Amino acid sequence: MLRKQGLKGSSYRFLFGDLKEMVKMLKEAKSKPMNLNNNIVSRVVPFDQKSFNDYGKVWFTWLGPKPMVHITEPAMIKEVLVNNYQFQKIRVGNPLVRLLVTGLADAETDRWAKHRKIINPAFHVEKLKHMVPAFYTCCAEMINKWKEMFGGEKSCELNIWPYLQTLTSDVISRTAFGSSFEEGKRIFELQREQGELVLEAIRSFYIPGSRFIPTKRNKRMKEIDKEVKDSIRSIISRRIIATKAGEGNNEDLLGILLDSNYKTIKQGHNHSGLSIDEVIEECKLFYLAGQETTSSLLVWTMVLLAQHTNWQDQARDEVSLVFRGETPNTDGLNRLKIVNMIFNEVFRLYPSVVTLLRMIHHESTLGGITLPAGCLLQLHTMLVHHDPDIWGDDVKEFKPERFSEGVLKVTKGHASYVPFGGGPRICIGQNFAMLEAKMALAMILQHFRFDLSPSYSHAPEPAITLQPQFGAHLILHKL
Ligand code: HEM
Repeated sequence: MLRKQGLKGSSYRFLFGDLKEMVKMLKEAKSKPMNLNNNIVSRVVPFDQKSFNDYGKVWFTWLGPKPMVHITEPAMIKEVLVNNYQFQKIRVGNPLVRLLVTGLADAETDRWAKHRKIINPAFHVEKLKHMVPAFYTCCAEMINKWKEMFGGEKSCELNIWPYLQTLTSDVISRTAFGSSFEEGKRIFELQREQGELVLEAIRSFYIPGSRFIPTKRNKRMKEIDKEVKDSIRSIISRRIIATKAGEGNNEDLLGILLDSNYKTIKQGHNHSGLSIDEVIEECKLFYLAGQETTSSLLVWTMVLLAQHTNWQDQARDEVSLVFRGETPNTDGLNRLKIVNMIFNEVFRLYPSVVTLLRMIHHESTLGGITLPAGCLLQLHTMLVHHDPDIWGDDVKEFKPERFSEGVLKVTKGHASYVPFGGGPRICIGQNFAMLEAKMALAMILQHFRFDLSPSYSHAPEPAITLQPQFGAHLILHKL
């Protein structure tokens, strides 16, 4: 039984047991168009400003037998994120989804701590420097493709979304597997196909045990899983042999991970390192966690800069000043202040990950409310980032100047801005992603000016990440 303990104000609404109210709420959430930046979208998305106003800062729904607490209160969000052993990630039960999500993101307590410790060195700022040339190569390839589309004209209309997805996918393949880039690319193409098949399977009518029926889809999913694992295993074996012969390149994610694992095992604790199967799972996770998230950031940045060309000009001026037409380098990228403010504001309006999910295994208190074991928690990043009580009446406007003195100055340490999550499970790849995104934007600004095309239709859709449902059609002008 849930108890309400000492909560003030009307912002806490309990919908427990009130089926009528709950059905009404779900129906409304499904039928209201989303209104962000005053652009009405044509397809329904439940993460809208209206539902925030309607339902207060904390509310409850039932999904099947388990209650779900929806949270948009920064203090409670912080409590959940900081206490990661108490409020745990929801372990993926569905064996189909487990084909995709495993590794660090799906580990808990001691297993998570061990994996995180071994993987951490791969994302150290010092190591990231070595990955910047790979970022550059992939961005240059994309920009050359864009230039080819002009066919002698000065301007060209383009849906940039698929190009940005290919960019971030190539970046992960190169940085994860270095010299085995082409094999890495094939692995990630297979992972993408697997993702589509898993989504398709989840969306179709579920019959228990049906994954064992040898349908065309099930067979393909098995084949992909085997091919991906075999390929990564073969890259790892070759890498281990090369390292023993003193020839290995240990500057890519896989190399650093193997090195860190080897050192941990050498320190001698039983079961202290990762098995080869676990290393394989982490490699698969890099792709899943780092690809769509970064392309989502880049696509919303380009859309917003196409709408707010004064900020596009300011960002381009800064890039010109720092790099003077030369290839962007790590030091310069770290000095881009306006670009950083722009990314922060893009994340506020369109966070790549719109909600974070957690669950509790034992009765727990949160913000003075006692919650039963098995309770699910949904932390609504998108709604917190759009709360006028936190951000002011201009909350829907694109105003990068909010971040002119950094994130901490705006949030004052509250969990009111959490694009990368927070607490011990904060995104391990955030520095990697920001460096990659800065390289991409700096190079795009060096080569093009861009506006929104009249055929652009604004429809942010929360799939796994926040994606432009109808793509992102821009008009590019050569500089
Ligand atoms: C713009 C880009 C990115 C965004 C917005 C983002 C966002 C996030 C968020 C919100 C979480 C926390 C999820 C939760 O608490 O439930 C997370 C975790 C994680 N991210 Fe990222 N991410 C990005 C890029 C990357 C990249 C490039 C990588 C790796 C190559 C990566 C790897 C991971 C991993 C492994 C975790 C799990 C960490 C753990 O549980 O300890 N992410 N990310």
